[in-house]
Amino acid sequence: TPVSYDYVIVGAGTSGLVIANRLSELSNVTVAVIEAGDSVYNNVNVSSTTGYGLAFGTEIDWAYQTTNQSFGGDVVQTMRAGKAIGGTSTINGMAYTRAEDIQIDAWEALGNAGWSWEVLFPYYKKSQQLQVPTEAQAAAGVTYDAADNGFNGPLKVGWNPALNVGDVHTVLNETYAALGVQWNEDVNSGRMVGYNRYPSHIDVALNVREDAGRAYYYPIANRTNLHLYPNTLAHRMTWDTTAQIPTANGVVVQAVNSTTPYTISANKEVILSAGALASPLLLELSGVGNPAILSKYNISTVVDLPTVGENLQDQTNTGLAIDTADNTSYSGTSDYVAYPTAADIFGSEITNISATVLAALPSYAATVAAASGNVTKASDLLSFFKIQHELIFSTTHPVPIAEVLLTPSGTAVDCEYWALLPFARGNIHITSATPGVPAAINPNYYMLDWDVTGQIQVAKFIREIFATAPFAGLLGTETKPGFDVVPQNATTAQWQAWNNGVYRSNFHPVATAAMMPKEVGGVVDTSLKVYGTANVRVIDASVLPFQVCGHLVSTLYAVAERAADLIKSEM
Ligand SMILES: Cc1cc2nc3c(=O)[nH]c(=O)nc-3n(C[C@H](O)[C@H](O)[C@H](O)COP(=O)(O)OP(=O)(O)OC[C@H]3O[C@@H](n4cnc5c(N)ncnc54)[C@H](O)[C@@H]3O)c2cc1C
Repeated sequence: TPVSYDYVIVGAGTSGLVIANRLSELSNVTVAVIEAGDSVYNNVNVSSTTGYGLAFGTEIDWAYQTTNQSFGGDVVQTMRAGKAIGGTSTINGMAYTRAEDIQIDAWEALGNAGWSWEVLFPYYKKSQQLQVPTEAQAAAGVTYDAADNGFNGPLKVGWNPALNVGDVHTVLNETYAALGVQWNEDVNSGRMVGYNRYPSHIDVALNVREDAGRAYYYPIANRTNLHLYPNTLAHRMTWDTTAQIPTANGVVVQAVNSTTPYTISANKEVILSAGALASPLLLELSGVGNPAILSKYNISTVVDLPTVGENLQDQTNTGLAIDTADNTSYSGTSDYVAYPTAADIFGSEITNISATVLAALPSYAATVAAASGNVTKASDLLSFFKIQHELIFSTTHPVPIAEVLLTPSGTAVDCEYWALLPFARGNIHITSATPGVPAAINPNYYMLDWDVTGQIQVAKFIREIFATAPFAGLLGTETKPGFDVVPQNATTAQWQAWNNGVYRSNFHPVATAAMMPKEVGGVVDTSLKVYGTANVRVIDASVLPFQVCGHLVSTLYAVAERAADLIKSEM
């Protein structure tokens, strides 16, 4: 029997389930959600609140592979993403940190009217239900500002019951202050710089991960106007051939246990929420993209939009480790985060570095444009890069430039870190007209000097943290990389050689269907509608035009909440 709904959403992930929930609040609207994965409600690799990584490599991890990273050590990297009801929020690190206010304002400066911090801030709060810290956690340094948090939204946010409540926090706080990184009362206020004990997306009472399924889907799963198709792969959109402007009227899908594709019809809109590494591919498989790529696979062009899949921005993640002094052992989750500025980590070199990077921007733009076959324009990239340079090097209000996570665990302290704002941009494209065939994903890690310098300078800064009192008193010998591998006075080349062998994707891909004016290479407009189509939207990490300094889900929930209101306002 033919099936049809008003709105067909592809991807029951972080963003898609927000849209499904908010649209199906209207009882006269019918909604379908197509999801390749299954329910993970009872999967302990998901629900465990101390089990980060348990789901990696299992059937709920897409484990996408990049192309060979020729600037980044000639290696292939794995880009993880969740394949389940709840999407990547079911396998991620659960960190809940937002963005710097001025970097959301930069979306508006780019030409996206109506997308500013002031507009998005209420949507962060709308999605959030803060569970306040326990007395013991408050005594161990956890703070928050009630004015910056939501208390009535679907998404439970709070501090892990296993949080380390010992005195490491006090020691770290003094150490960071000695390095100029001050305590930040609430990292989610739009001002991220400083040291903080960040919250997670977690159901504190049940002590389970609060993923998008638990927050936005299971509580309303019995709505009769909402139908979720699990274990079902979306292949492509279908088009109304009688319409003047390309109008999607359905999605071809196939259940995993079947060999027969069928079509789920859309009366009003198709919404792609398959993630930054899947939504652009669905556009291409449906004939929306670069004709030069589509024709290679005999896909007829429905909308000529060459920047589909371009502008891919990710970060890279590296780790240092050091033994504790006297084999002292630590337990519990840590959630000690520092967001230093460029001035914090470059010290007296800051003015030189700022000038050097500024002077290099035209060549960065030319390099990135050339790597896309000039589909993205060097002049447009240069204007984006100037905005990014100003965010990083502003002398009055800089954004943070790195995330530093210290985790005392057993008799070691692990320290994961990543530079937040590389300039490199890559792309993702189909390699076949057959749905499900792996794509060519190229983030171009370490393509530009700044991307290398930034990552290495954070490592040097972490060595300073290790060497600064009072934290230094808790520590023994550095084991990763260790001074035998990377000496104290190592050159950039020595650091880079080590880094190339140990780095990974930071799993924060964005911008592959960026919200920007069409003239500068945007794929969606400010209502997240795909240019040249009447009724196709992309609502997921693909649309963020710039990387943000926080982890992604809080911002994605906020963007999806606002997008749902925009769709409703057009009904
Ligand atoms: C290991 C890891 C750790 C992370 N840690 C954090 C963290 O601590 N905090 C944080 O905020 N962010 C973190 N992130 C990032 C964050 O989780 C993601 O950016 C975010 O969840 C992406 O949301 P989305 O809506 O764009 O897509 P997703 O949540 O990935 O949803 C996409 C959905 O679409 C489905 N899908 C894809 N293709 C198809 C198809 N063809 N047919 C049908 N369904 C399809 C997928 O199965 C998936 O369910 C992490 C990411 C990873 C991978």
